[in-house]
Amino acid sequence: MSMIAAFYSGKSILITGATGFMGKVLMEKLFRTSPDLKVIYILVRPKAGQTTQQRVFQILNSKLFEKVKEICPNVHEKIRAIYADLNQNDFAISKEDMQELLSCTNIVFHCAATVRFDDHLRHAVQLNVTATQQLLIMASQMPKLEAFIHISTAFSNCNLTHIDEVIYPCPVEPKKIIDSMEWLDDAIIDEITPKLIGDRPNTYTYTKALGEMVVQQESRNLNIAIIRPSIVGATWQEPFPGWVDNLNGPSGLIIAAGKGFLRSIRGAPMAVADLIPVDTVVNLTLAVGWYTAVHRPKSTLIYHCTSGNLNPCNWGKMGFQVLATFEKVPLERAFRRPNADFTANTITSQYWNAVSHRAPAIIYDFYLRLTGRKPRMTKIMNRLLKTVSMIEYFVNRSWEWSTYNTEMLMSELSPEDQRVFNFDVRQLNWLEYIENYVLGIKKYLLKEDMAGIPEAKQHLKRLRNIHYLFNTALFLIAWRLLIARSQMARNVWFFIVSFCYKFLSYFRASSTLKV
Ligand SMILES: CCCCCCCCCCCCCCCCCCCC(=O)SCCNC(=O)CCNC(=O)[C@H](O)C(C)(C)COP(=O)(O)OP(=O)(O)OC[C@H]1O[C@@H](n2cnc3c(N)ncnc32)[C@H](O)[C@@H]1OP(=O)(O)O
Ligand SMILES: NC(=O)C1=CN([C@@H]2O[C@H](COP(=O)(O)OP(=O)(O)OC[C@H]3O[C@@H](n4cnc5c(N)ncnc54)[C@H](OP(=O)(O)O)[C@@H]3O)[C@@H](O)[C@H]2O)C=CC1
Repeated sequence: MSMIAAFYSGKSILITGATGFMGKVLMEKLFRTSPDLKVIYILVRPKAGQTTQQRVFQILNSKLFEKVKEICPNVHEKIRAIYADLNQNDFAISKEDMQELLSCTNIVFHCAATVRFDDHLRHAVQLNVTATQQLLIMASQMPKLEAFIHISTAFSNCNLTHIDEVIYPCPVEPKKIIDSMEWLDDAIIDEITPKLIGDRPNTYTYTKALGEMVVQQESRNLNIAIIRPSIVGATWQEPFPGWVDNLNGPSGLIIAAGKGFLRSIRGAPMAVADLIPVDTVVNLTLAVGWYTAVHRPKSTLIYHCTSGNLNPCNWGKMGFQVLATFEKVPLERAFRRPNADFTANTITSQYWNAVSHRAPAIIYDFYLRLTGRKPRMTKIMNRLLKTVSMIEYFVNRSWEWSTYNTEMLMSELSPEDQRVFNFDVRQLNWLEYIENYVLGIKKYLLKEDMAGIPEAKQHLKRLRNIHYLFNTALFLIAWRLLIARSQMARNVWFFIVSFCYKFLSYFRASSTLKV
C-alpha cells in the first residue's frame, strides 16, 4: 500500500491554479491514487464566457480525466469549485465559502501564477507576490492545516549559475514592492522595472523570487515547502505519455518548427535543456505534501525538480529528435518542410531570421494579396520572433541546481511509493520522451487525427517540389541579372557553355567512330 496515497485519503485539499497545466495533472493524480480523499477545493474564476462550473465540467470531461472517471466515478461530487479571483481582495471569495475553506482545509497546493514573461510588473506582483501573501494569511487561519506547498520555479534565481535549495534574498523587500505598486502609476512602474528586475530576464522570474521571499517571511508556524520545477513539459508516463494542453515552454515552439515557421533559434546546442515532465513534478509535489505534513521539518525545505544534474539532455539533441519525429509523423497543413536548428552565432542567427523567417513571410503575404486574400504571415512571424527572443535567454545558458532535498526525499519513500509517485528522472529516456511529447502535441493539443498522416506526408512532398522549383527559378533569375551586368560573369558563362559544347561534340564524335 502506498503511504502517500493513504495519507491523502479522507483529506480536504485546496488547490489554486487547478485550471492550469500543472493544476489539472495534480488533481488527476490525486483522484486516481487517492479516490477516498474527502474533497478538493479549487479556486476558479469565470473565463472566456464560461462560468466556473462550466470550466470544471470541461476539465472533468477531457481526455486527461478518462482513467479517473473509471476509478472514482463520483469525482464530480468531490470537486468543490469556489468562485475566486486572485487579483481581488480576499480573492472575492464569498463569506460562506471562505468559512468552509478556513475550517476544513488540510493541505494547500498553491500553483496559480502568471507565467507570462512580458507581464506588466504590477500584474505579475499582484498574482505572484500579493496573492501568495494573502493565501498564506488565509492558511494561518486554518486550524486543520497540515502542509502548505508553494510552487515556484527553478528560474527564480536564474541570475545565478549554481543554485542551492535555499531562498536567495532580492535587494528590495517584497512588502515595499507590494506597497509601491499601489500608488505608483504605470508609466513610473515601466521606468523602474528594468532596475528592479536587475540581471533577471523578465518580470516572471523576478516576481517568483519575490514570492519565495514572501513565503519565507509569512511562514509563521506553518508547515511549508517550496517546489522549484525547471521547464515543465508534457507527461512522461501518467495518465498516458505525451499529454499537454498549452503552448507554454517548448510546446508552442515545437509546433512552430513542425509547421515549418520556425527555422532557427539563437541558442547553444550544447546548453542543457532542463526539461521536466509535468507528471514528475506532480509526483514530487504530492510526495512533498506528505513528507511536510508527516515529518514536519523544522525549516521550510526547498525541492529542485530539475533534470540537468541527474540526466542531462541538450537543446541540440532535443531539436534533432523533434525533427526526426516530424519526419515520421508530420503536422497537417505545414507552411514549409520542418527544418530548424540552434545557432550560437548572433550574425548567423540574424541572417537566418531575415532569409528564413521574414522573407518567406513577406513573399507569402505578397502571394495572398495577389490572390485577393488578407495577408497574415508577417503578423504570425512577428509573434513567433517575439516569443523566440523571450526564450533566448534560457537556451543560451546552462544552470546547475543542487537536488539534495529531492534526493533525500526519494530515499525516504517506500519502494511502493517510489513506484507510484516516481520522480526519479534518471529513469527517463529522452529520445522516447521527446517523441511522445511531439506525438502528444499533435494528438492532444492540436487534436489532429493520426489517419491524416499520409496526406500530411504528401503535402510535405509537394512543399519540397515547390521549394526546389522556387530555388531553381531564383538561381536562374539571379544568374540572368548577373550576366547582364558583369563582364566577368559573362566570361564564366561563355566558358561553361563552350566547355559543355566541346564535351558534347567529343562525346558524339567518339560514339560515331565506335559505330
Ligand atoms: C531548433 C529545433 C526546434 C525544435 C523546437 C525546440 C523548442 C525549444 C524551445 C525551448 C523553449 C525554452 C523555454 C524556456 C522557458 C523557461 C522559463 C522558465 C519556466 C517557467 O517557470 S514558466 C513557464 C513558461 N512560460 C511561458 O512559456 C510563457 C511564455 N509566453 C508568454 O510570455 C507570452 O505568451 C508571449 C510569448 C510573450 C506572447 O505574448 P503575446 O504576443 O501577448 O501573445 P499572447 O500570449 O496573447 O498569445 C497570442 C497568440 O500566440 C499564441 N501563443 C502564446 N504563446 C505561444 C508560444 N509560446 N508559442 C506559440 N504561440 C503562442 C497564443 O495562443 C495566441 O494565439 P491566438 O490564436 O489565440 O491569437
Ligand atoms: N509551466 C512551466 O514550465 C512552469 C511552471 N512553473 C510554476 O508552476 C505553476 C503552475 O504553472 P502552469 O500550470 O504551467 O501555469 P498555467 O498558466 O497553466 O496556470 C496558471 C493557473 O493560475 C490561475 N490563475 C491565474 N490568474 C488567476 C487569477 N487572477 N485568479 C484565479 N486563478 C488565476 C489560472 O487560472 P485561469 O485558468 O483562470 O487562467 C491557472 O489555473 C506556476 O506557479 C508556475 O510559476 C514553474 C516552472 C515551470
